[in-house]
Amino acid sequence: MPEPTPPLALTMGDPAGIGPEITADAWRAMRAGATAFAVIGDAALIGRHGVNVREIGSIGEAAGVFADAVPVLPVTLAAPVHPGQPDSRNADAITTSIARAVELARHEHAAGVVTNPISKIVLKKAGFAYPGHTEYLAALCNVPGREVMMLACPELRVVPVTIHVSLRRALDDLTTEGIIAATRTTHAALMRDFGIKHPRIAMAGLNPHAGESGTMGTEEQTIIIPAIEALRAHGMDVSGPWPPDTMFTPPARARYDVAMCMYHDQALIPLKTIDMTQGVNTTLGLPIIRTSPDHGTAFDIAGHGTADPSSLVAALRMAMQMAEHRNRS
Ligand SMILES: NC(=O)C1=CN([C@@H]2O[C@H](COP(=O)(O)OP(=O)(O)OC[C@H]3O[C@@H](n4cnc5c(N)ncnc54)[C@H](O)[C@@H]3O)[C@@H](O)[C@H]2O)C=CC1
Ligand SMILES: NCC(=O)COP(=O)(O)O
Repeated sequence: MPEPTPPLALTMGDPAGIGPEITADAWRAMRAGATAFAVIGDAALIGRHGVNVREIGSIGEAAGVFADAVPVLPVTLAAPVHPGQPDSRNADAITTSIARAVELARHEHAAGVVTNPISKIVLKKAGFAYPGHTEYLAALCNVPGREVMMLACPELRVVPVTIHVSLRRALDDLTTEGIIAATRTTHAALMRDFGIKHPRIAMAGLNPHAGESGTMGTEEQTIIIPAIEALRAHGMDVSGPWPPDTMFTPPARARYDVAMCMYHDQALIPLKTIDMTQGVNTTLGLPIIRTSPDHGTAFDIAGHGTADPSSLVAALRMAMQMAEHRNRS
């Protein structure tokens, strides 16, 4: 008999953002289904949103509780929470929640980690040394530098080769080796975690018209095409470099499984424009599964009761599907 899949570990995110309310709504949407999760955070905060909550002593209790209440592994907050008004005194609780979730997944007590949104600037003010979850998770898993960010919705998958850096620095950071490494990690994950047997990879150009044969920039010839050739030599189905302005049209999207993009917004603008509600952010290259909604803390609407939980629900479902693919592979 195969072991039952353990629950997911859901981090608290910034308690002053929309995390608590979308967590409550996600539980309402999922409580009758097969995917259980345990929140690592403050039970009373989630209880404010009209759901039953129950503190548990270990994640092993979560599945038995899930139909009746949101199971919560408690983390103590240092300061009272006012929706929309983040407080860096709670930074330690926020990062502790992430670290505990990773530990649970690394020991296979959790099927994966799903993160609620954090505010990078709130954590940075408290001394947090990482640009975001992606880099922090890689450090917690002892694989710094191997992390790859992929965002996915039913219509599109995108990977930014350079992540949380300024556009100016992204140009300096872009290398043939970096493109090759991110693409290899993505290729492996599409096969292992998404069940795609022969991933079709589309490589974006960097410059207008993908450089127009070197007349509008030379990075395609000096950096991107050598990466494509090396990846093809490893047997991968890689096309491009494609002009970035036309590679996200519906007919173009139908020709690939993932678009490798050269910088953050080249990837995230099309994804979020096409589908902000079903979009999921996932970190590839880790020994554990991690997903997240594609949106941020939305402090402007926190506590208003208008936040859409769809992206968090999609992130929870995707994490469980990835775990099931991984178990079968
Ligand atoms: N995975 C993560 O932890 C992420 C964190 N962030 C952080 O979030 C903070 C705010 O970032 P922004 O650029 O303002 O992006 P944001 O996604 O928080 O908000 C952008 C706009 O979308 C709306 N929105 C976002 N999610 C929504 C939802 N579920 N339902 C309804 N409306 C929603 C917001 O009200 C806002 O008007 C930043 O500090 C950033 O670092 C941003 C993206 C991802
Ligand atoms: N723009 C995506 C984003 O900020 C998510 O970052 P992370 O916290 O998942 O690393």
